[in-house]
Amino acid sequence: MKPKVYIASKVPNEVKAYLEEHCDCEMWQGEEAITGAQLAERLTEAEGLLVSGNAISNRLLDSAPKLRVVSNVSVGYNNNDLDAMRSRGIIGTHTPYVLDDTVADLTLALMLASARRVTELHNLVRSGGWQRGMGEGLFGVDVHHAKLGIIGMGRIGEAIVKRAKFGFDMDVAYYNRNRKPDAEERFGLRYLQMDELLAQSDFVVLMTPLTPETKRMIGAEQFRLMKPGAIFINVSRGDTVDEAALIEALQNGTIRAAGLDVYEMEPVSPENPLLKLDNVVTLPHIGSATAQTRSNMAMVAARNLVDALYGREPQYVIPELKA
Ligand SMILES: NC(=O)c1ccc[n+]([C@@H]2O[C@H](COP(=O)([O-])OP(=O)(O)OC[C@H]3O[C@@H](n4cnc5c(N)ncnc54)[C@H](O)[C@@H]3O)[C@@H](O)[C@H]2O)c1
Ligand SMILES: O=C(O)[C@H](O)CO
Repeated sequence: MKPKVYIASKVPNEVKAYLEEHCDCEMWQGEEAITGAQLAERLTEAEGLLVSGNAISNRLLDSAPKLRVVSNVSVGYNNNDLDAMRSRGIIGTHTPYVLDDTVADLTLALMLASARRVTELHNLVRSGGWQRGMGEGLFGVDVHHAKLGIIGMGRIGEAIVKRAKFGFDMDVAYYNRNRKPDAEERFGLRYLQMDELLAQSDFVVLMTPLTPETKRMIGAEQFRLMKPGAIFINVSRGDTVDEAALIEALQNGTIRAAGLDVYEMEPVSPENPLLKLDNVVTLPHIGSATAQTRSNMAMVAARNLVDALYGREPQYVIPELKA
């Protein structure tokens, strides 16, 4: 008998076909993303779950007595209750590497858009505001040859470095909880303590996972340490930043601008002051969202799921859950 699996997000046809070959599948058909309550109702018989973004909480697992594997279609797994999974012997997997270049591309897009005021100027042209030549008031700042500081030098951090160093001749420094001598040598990177990195960088990019240690690691004190002309980019998770402090720093000119893909509350509320500031570029958590990369991620997640259900070691077990 094939193991029963619930597929909680839409997957491409070839991924569905692969899963159906190996598993007895049920799939979420709704247009909107599945809610936690809807997911809980569908897990009573499931041995495997393929999921994108939903919280895997102790409460959800209580309604899934037969669950053996949770396969996340994402690299981040901060929304998985790892203790609850561990205590039930549930295998958890994720999708590293396959999205690195796509997320790095988007990070550069946010850097360029914030520095060259792309969305602000786009809106100005669209609303008929381009009357004569453009005055200095609309000039941006250079990305090329600027100083970039990356907090969290992991897989995606390195992909950002390649673009910044070799495409834009940027001077790149990083802060990480442990030094990366290999990356320092390959890319000519400078390692700085966080306060020093904040004080020296024209662009600060946050690229750590969300953990108890990184929660709100950037707040009022860190924004004060940044240069007044600094541009802050967050593609990690919204909760790594104190959003109220970010809003204040942007409103009172403590920093120049921000480019954001992630927020404390997602979807972000239309009332959030960040959406009303000209010096903020906002995206809806789409770092990895190209058709090709999302399809590749779904296939990696499907293989992780099938391997785990059939007793083989999946390629990408969540590190904290490894035996
Ligand atoms: N916006 C998006 O769509 C999107 C897409 C992909 C990943 N992400 C986020 O980016 C994160 C990073 O992804 P990755 O694949 O590069 O992960 P990774 O594990 O390869 O790299 C993370 C790095 O952060 C460092 N780090 C961890 N805790 C730290 C701390 N307290 N202080 C300093 N450094 C610390 C780690 O040592 C590691 O080098 C993911 O966990 C996810 O939250 C967001
Ligand atoms: O962690 C990830 O892979 C992205 O944020 C998509 O959820």
